[in-house]
Amino acid sequence: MNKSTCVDVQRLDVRRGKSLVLDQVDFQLSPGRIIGLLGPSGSGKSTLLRSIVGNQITSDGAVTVLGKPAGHKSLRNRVGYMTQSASIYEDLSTRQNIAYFAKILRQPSAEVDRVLHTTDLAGQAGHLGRDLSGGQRNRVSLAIALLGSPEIVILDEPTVGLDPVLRADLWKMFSQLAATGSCLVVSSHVMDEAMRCDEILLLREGKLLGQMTPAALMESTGAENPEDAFVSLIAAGGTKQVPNAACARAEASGNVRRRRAMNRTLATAGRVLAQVMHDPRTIALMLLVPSLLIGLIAWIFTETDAFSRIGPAMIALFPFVVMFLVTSIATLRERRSGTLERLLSMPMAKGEFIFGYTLAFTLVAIVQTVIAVSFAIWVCGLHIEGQLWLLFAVAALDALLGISLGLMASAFAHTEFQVVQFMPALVIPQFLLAGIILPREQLPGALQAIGDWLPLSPAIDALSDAAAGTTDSATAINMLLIAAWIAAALLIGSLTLRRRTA
Ligand SMILES: Nc1ncnc2c1ncn2[C@@H]1O[C@H](COP(=O)(O)OP(=O)(O)OP(=O)(O)O)[C@@H](O)[C@H]1O
Repeated sequence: MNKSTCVDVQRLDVRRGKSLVLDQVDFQLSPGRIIGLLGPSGSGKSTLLRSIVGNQITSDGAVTVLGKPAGHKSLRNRVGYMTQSASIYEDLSTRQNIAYFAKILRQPSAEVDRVLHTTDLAGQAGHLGRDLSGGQRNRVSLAIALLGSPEIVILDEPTVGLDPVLRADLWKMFSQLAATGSCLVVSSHVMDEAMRCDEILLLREGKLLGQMTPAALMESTGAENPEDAFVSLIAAGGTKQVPNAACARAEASGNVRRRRAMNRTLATAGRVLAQVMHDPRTIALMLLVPSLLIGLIAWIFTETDAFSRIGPAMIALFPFVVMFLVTSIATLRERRSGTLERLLSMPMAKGEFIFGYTLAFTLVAIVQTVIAVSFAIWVCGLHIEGQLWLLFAVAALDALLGISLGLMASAFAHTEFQVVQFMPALVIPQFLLAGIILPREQLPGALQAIGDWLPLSPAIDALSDAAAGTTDSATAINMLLIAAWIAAALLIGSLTLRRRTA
């Protein structure tokens, strides 16, 4: 790769499903320039941009960015990426969205103010994502991509839905960024925008038709306006010309890396909690529903002493189910909204993401556990012989089990609807076989064996022991089993996060 090349794409093939979406695409880009990526809808522009960011599984060829393979760890804070759909959190304000990504990129709060101003969003800083217009959401997404003035800025249709004045302002800002040495690759459908670029890449049906300056495009087609030039070049099948200019930055190590990882994990936990705080219904679901259900069960069994037997199992079941549902839907939403793709193109490890989520929901689960257990004991009259602190500890561990299984389950669902479908498949067998309606020893042999290996079984056993004051080495083993299920689920959840998609 030439020293003055910052993006080098060599004979790139990308297959998506059965189609060859990029076919032997070959070009080099220089720093300090704005590159317009043009082509009809479906020609492969987004796929090419994702290949440069390193989020796209490629079939053949090579993409080298700033001297490293695309997607390399060291590139994650050197490449800014704005996806085609606005990848922002709907339940966070504009400022909270930008500030969260700024923390991941270790940018100061002054940088948050700078990009808010640049994208003309200062007036909407306090508005929630879901209350913004389409164009404003795109601008929040653009503001995030501009954080830290990255050396390579990949923008997938950044000016869609913007008025002409703001569009002109943004192009001025793109030029200023390019003047500092950044290389901007901007896909667009708007031809007069293409004329503001230093170079144009023209794609059609996955093939690169040409790389040229806007002036060369006009000259080679003899067209009177850019729109006609584009149509005429597409019709002619293209020609290839080339133009060109240098880049660098350093890495960190040891304790510094660990501290940064901790900061990103805490920033993620803080962000998830901020999202929860904007959603009173979710707070009510998580904190109150388990207690209400425990109260209902106690009421049903008022005339018998059955509640004293199944009460601990209910403390295991309801918080587990609620935490499973909320966590799986929250993480699935993250996967589907594009924010996960954006985060994983930044210096964010998969484990940091998973632990950030786990930490936030664990804090919620602890509050939920305290409410549910207190309600069961002091309102519903659940009689406790054992130590209270142990009961709280096992109940919290059980809620954490629901969280970790929810994180894992979200990897195997494509929609919220599918997550909800997991519920009966996952919860009803546990309700039937984990010793809630009948002690497991009284189940037929094969069912007992299955019941013994369900994740909820050790939680129910340990909670029953803690409530009855009959804790022994079996209780400790059950707590270890819960911890093992949690670790396995978090590991699987983390392994299923993919930086690259097909
Ligand atoms: N997951 C997928 N499986 C199979 N084919 C896909 C998948 N995603 C996209 N494609 C196909 O890949 C081709 C290129 O898509 P891409 O999104 O890169 O085009 P584009 O030029 O960005 O389009 P637009 O301008 O409409 O956004 C399209 O023909 C599309 O149908």
